[in-house]
Order: sequence, then C-alpha cells, then structure tokens
Amino acid sequence: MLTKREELFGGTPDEYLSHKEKYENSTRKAVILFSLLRKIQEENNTDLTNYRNLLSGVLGASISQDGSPFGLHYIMFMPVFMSQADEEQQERWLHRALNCSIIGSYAQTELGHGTFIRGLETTATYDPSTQEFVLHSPTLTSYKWWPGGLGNTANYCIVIAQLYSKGECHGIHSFIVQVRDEDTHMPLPGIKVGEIGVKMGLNAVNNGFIGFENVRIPRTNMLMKHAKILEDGTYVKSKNSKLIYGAMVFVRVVIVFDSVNYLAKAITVATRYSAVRRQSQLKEGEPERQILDYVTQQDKILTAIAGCFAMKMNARMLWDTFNVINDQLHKGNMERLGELHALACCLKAISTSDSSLFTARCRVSCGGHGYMVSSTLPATSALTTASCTYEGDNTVLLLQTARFLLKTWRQIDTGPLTPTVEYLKTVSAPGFSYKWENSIEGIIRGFQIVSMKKISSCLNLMTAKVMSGMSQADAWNTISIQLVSAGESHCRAIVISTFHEDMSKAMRSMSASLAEVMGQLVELYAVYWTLERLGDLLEYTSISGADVVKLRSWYEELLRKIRPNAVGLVDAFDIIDELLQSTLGAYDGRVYERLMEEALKSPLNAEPVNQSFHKYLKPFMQGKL
Ligand SMILES: CCCCCCCCC/C=C/C(=O)SCCNC(=O)CCNC(=O)[C@H](O)C(C)(C)COP(=O)(O)OP(=O)(O)OC[C@H]1O[C@@H](n2cnc3c(N)ncnc32)[C@H](O)[C@@H]1OP(=O)(O)O
Ligand SMILES: Cc1cc2nc3c(=O)[nH]c(=O)nc-3n(C[C@H](O)[C@H](O)[C@H](O)COP(=O)(O)OP(=O)(O)OC[C@H]3O[C@@H](n4cnc5c(N)ncnc54)[C@H](O)[C@@H]3O)c2cc1C
Repeated sequence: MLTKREELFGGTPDEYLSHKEKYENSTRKAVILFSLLRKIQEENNTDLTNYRNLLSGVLGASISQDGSPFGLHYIMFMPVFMSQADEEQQERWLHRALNCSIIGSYAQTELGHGTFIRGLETTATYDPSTQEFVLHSPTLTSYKWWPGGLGNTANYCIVIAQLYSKGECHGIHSFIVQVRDEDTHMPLPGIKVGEIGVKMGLNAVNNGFIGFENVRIPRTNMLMKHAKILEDGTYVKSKNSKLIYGAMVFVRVVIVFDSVNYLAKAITVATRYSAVRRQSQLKEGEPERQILDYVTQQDKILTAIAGCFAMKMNARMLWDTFNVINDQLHKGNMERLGELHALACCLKAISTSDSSLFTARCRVSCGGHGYMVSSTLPATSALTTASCTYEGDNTVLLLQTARFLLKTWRQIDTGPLTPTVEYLKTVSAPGFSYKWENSIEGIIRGFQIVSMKKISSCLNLMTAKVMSGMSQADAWNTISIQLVSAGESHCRAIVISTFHEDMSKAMRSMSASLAEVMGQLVELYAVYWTLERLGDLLEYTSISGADVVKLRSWYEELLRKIRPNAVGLVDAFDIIDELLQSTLGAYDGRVYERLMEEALKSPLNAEPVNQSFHKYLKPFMQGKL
C-alpha cells in the first residue's frame, strides 16, 4: 500500500510521460493534494485573509513543477467570486467551490486580446423576455484562450464579456457559466471547449479555449456585487468601474509571493550544487575548489539570495497594503485604489522579471547538469518567464504604474501624498539638498531622486510634445521606454527601502550573528542594484567615479562575508526534497548518484538495444536505405 507521499511523488517521472499522460497524472496528484487542502479548509473558516495562506499552501506545495489543473480554481475562480459575487450568489456557489464539488476557471483572455481588456469581443446580451443573458463568441479571435484548467478539468468558469442591455454596451463584466455537465462532464450545448496544446512549461495547468454559440444563462449568473442588471434590463452602475479589475490586483499580489517561492527553489538548487561541485584548481597543485569559492559564481548566486529575501519582505508589505486598502474599498473609500493598482503592477512586474533573471542565472551557474530536467532548473525557468506575461504583461503593468506616477506628479503641490509616493515630495522640496554617499541610506535616497527626476522629465517631455502639436497618445507612445524606466526606478526605490526598513525592524529581535548576516544581505542587494543602475545614478545624482570604485570593493567584500553562510541561508527556506524535485539540490548532496538514478529511469535505458537500430540504423549503415 503506497503512502500518500509515495502516491504524490512516486511513479514515472513526468518528463517521460506523454502530454496526455502528464495531464492525467497531474489530475491524479491534484486530487490527492486538494483533498488534504479541503480538510484544512473544513477546519478553518476560509475568507480572503486566511485565504491567501491557503493559497500559498496551494502554490508553495504545487507538487508538479508543471503547475496544477486545479491552480486557477484557487488562484482566480474563488478570489473573483469572493470579490465580485453578491451575497445570494456567494450563498449559492461559494461553498461548492470551496469544497471543490465544482471546479472553476477564469476566462478573460481571448485569442485576439490579452492586454487590452476593453477590446474583448465575447458578448453577453440581456434578454428581458426570458431574464437571461445570451453569451456569444462572434469571431474566432473572440474565443477565450489560456484559462487554466479549462481544457478538460473545470465544469464552471467565470467569463469576462461585453455586457449589452437595451441595445447599449456597458463594457466588460463577469459572469459565472457552467461549461460541462456535472455528472457526465460533457460540454453543455452551444459550448466548444478544449485544450490549447503543449506550452514552454506549466504543461499540467491544462490551459484551454472556449467558444459560445448563443449560450443562455440566467440573469443571476452575472456577478452583481458591484454593477447590476435588473429584471427589466436596467443597468445599475458600479460605484467604480475599476472594481471589476479587483481580482487582477489580488492575483498580482499573490504572484509576488509566488515569484519568491520559485526563486527560492532555484537558488536552493544552485547554492547547494555550488557547494558540492568541485571544478578547477585555484592554485596549482591544490585540490579542485568548490565552485562557490569563485567570486563570479558568488556574483550569480548570492545576489539572487539577497533578491529573494528582499522580495519576500516586499511581498509582505504589498499584502499588508492590499488588506488596508481593500478594507477601505469595502467601506466605499476608493481614494487609494489607484495607488494600490500602481504598486501591485510594478511589484508584480519587478518581482517576476527579477525572479526570471536570477532563475536563468542559477540555471547557467550549474553548467551542463543545470540543463537537465532532473535538476528542476529548466522547468523553474519556464515557470518564471511565464509569470512575466500572465496576470498582465510586465511592460504594460509598468506603464500603468508610470500613468499613476505622472498623475501624482501633476498634483504634487495640491496636498499630502499617499505613503508609497510621499518620498517624491521629500526629494523635490525646495531647499532639499543631497550629496551622494556610499551608505544604505545614501543609496535609497539616490534611487528616490532618480525616480523623481525620471517622472518629472517624462512629464516635461509629454508636455513639450503635446505643445508642439503631437497628440497625448502619440506623445505617450513616443516616450514609453522612459515611462517604463520611471516605473521600474520607482519600484526599485520602494523595494530597497522596504527591505532595509523591515529587515532593520526584524533584526532587533535576532541574535547578533544572524542580524549581521541579514544586514549583509540588505547591503548586498542595495550595492548590487546601484552597480546595475550606474547610468541613472551618474545622470541624476552626484555619484562620482571614486564612489564607484569604493562601491565595487564594498560589493566584493560583501560576497566574501556572505559566502560561508550561503548554504545555511537557502536551507532556511526549508524546501523538502519532494517539493524541490532536484537531482542537484537534494539535501543529502548526493548529486552524481541522483543524476545516474534519474538517468536510468529513462525508457531508453529499459533495453540495451533500441528497436530503431534494427529498423533504421542497421540498414542505413549497411547502405540498404
Ligand atoms: C501553480 C501555478 C501558479 C501560477 C500562478 C498564477 C497563474 C496565473 C493565471 C493567469 C491568469 C491571467 O492571466 S488572467 C488575465 C490577466 N490579464 C490582465 O492582467 C490584463 C492586463 N490588462 C489590464 O489590466 C488593462 O487592459 C490595462 C492594461 C490596465 C488597461 O486597462 P484600461 O484600458 O481599462 O485602463 P487605462 O485606460 O489604462 O486606465 C484607466 C484607469 O483604470 C485604472 N485601472 C486599470 N486597471 C486597474 C486595476 N486592475 N485596478 C484598479 N484600477 C485600474 C487605471 O489606473 C486608470 O485610472 P486613472 O489613471 O485614474 O484613469
Ligand atoms: C502560463 C499562462 C497562463 C495564463 N492563464 C490565464 C488564465 O487563466 N486566464 C486568462 O484569462 N488569461 C490567462 N493567460 C493570458 C495572459 O493573461 C495574457 O497572455 C497576458 O495578459 C498578455 O496578453 P497577450 O498574451 O495578449 O499579450 P499582448 O498584450 O498581445 O502582448 C504582446 C506584446 O505587446 C505589448 N503590448 C501590448 N499592449 C501594449 C501597450 N498598450 N503598450 C505597450 N506595449 C503593449 C506587450 O508589452 C508585449 O510585448 C495566461 C497566460 C500564460 C502565459
């Protein structure tokens, strides 16, 4: 009798399964895992607050590096329901979703539109004579494309469609739609649903497509917590049309935590492997060195460790900010919605692009063995690059942050600013003077000044172009590279200052030796990004060449100091081998034995001579083909 653990983690490695077998195997494993999660839910009353903890359980324990066919049910279907459905609808469906007696997906993106959601083509036309909506996909490009779990798993999904009533279009709204019969799982009449095919990664997520041929759903299937359609077809506006976007903000907050989890996996593997792997002699006649002793290796890996701790603290700040503002939204106070959206956008963009960058570095830092699927690094790399796209393409999200920053800068003298942007007032106040200094505080100030000056310069450029006769939209597009850069600088200033402030608070309750190491990580993160963004700092601050020379030696000194604690730092992530799923990163360090064990699982090693020899090779080599 297999234990739960063996059931979950045993069997043929996914990499040797077909696309179809991989899906079936991941569904089998998901059912085991989510039955356990269902028990956790039954023990706690799951609302949005502890929902995120439950969700991080889902994400953190995503047992397959290829994701899970149930992921979207937890990541979007339920959160959207909790934020967009009214009491009666929650009464009707939420409990069934929470105990997984229905499995849902979230269908917003279409073949023809992902970013520009006001351009979505799926329609939901209200028919007052039957009090129903008619859902329709008018074109091929209007087919929903990408929704996770939709291919073969979900029997319900939330569909985002253009709402029409009394001949008028009211823009995009959310609808819950039953996709498959709850008993037979057959697609319901008028519904064409399927799976979109093999992707670069996340091939267990079961991303699907769906098209509607005049499918009728009851009026009460429109999620009506914010906007409503009355029985006679009267449209009742939401207090704020952007509340429908609320779920995307929540998921972006979750994704920041997620990007930390993925990066923690990659650096655990790369760090442990770099401690085991010996290669080359540093000095003639000496034994070969651990590759972690090479400063270039430390440059690749220790900065990733610092980045992981930095983003973890920023994920927590974002979650706390989300909770505060979400409470205000529930009380009808929309004042900080724009700030939350801008913060979630830039942190999602920077956390995922950093995670993707550092994961790719971890992959190459492990040489050939890092290219083995059994190392888990290729799959983690494929995962992190996907996160730069899903839940909003990073470029587009940084432009959203820039839009908010320019709006804030226009109003800089009209009153107090909200917390995440009040530094703009400080560093632009008359009489504010600043001389570069090689210290954490000096670096944070420097990044804040760079951000402020970029925002100010973008606004001046926009104004000048519009004054010269260019349209607002063309001016925006012309300087959009600088707008993205302003959004990134603003975010980096926030990440470094949050890391420094929150870690300083945490260090007060640490032992002196632990506090020392944590302080070194903060410094390493700050100095690394200072060296990475030297161009900006030379353009906008008084940093000098001499300062840069000192920064470089400060950086090398920090690498030397952190090196002895590198393995301890990643062990602190405490990722069990079954979740790490890596021949290079296993806790016991038996890298070579594990590489060989995994190789022997290849079906090509089941027999000494593969049948292709007799069918193809032999006749070929004998000149008979
Ligand atoms: C196990 C595996 C693990 C995997 C774990 C994760 C699995 C992931 C599953 C993936 C799911 C998905 O991808 S679901 C699909 C995700 N799709 C997206 O994120 C689409 C991205 N696109 C958008 O969000 C929008 O199109 C956007 C780019 C913001 C432009 O929208 P608009 O044109 O309506 O907005 P704009 O005209 O630019 O701005 C109008 C105003 O709206 C405001 N606004 C815009 N979006 C807002 C928002 N979300 N919240 C608040 N306010 C918002 C702006 O600040 C402006 O305010 P003012 O300045 O005051 O006017
Ligand atoms: C693994 C994965 C899972 C997903 N899961 C889901 C899901 O469950 N449900 C769902 O609804 N969707 C899902 N998506 C879809 C995802 O939300 C979209 O891919 C994403 O929003 C980007 O849209 P797009 O693919 O149309 O890219 P596009 O918007 O076409 O972007 C392509 C390029 O155009 C640029 N661009 C687009 N608009 C602008 C602009 N205004 N200014 C400047 N540049 C611009 C982008 O920067 C990018 O470089 C998933 C995607 C992936 C990869």
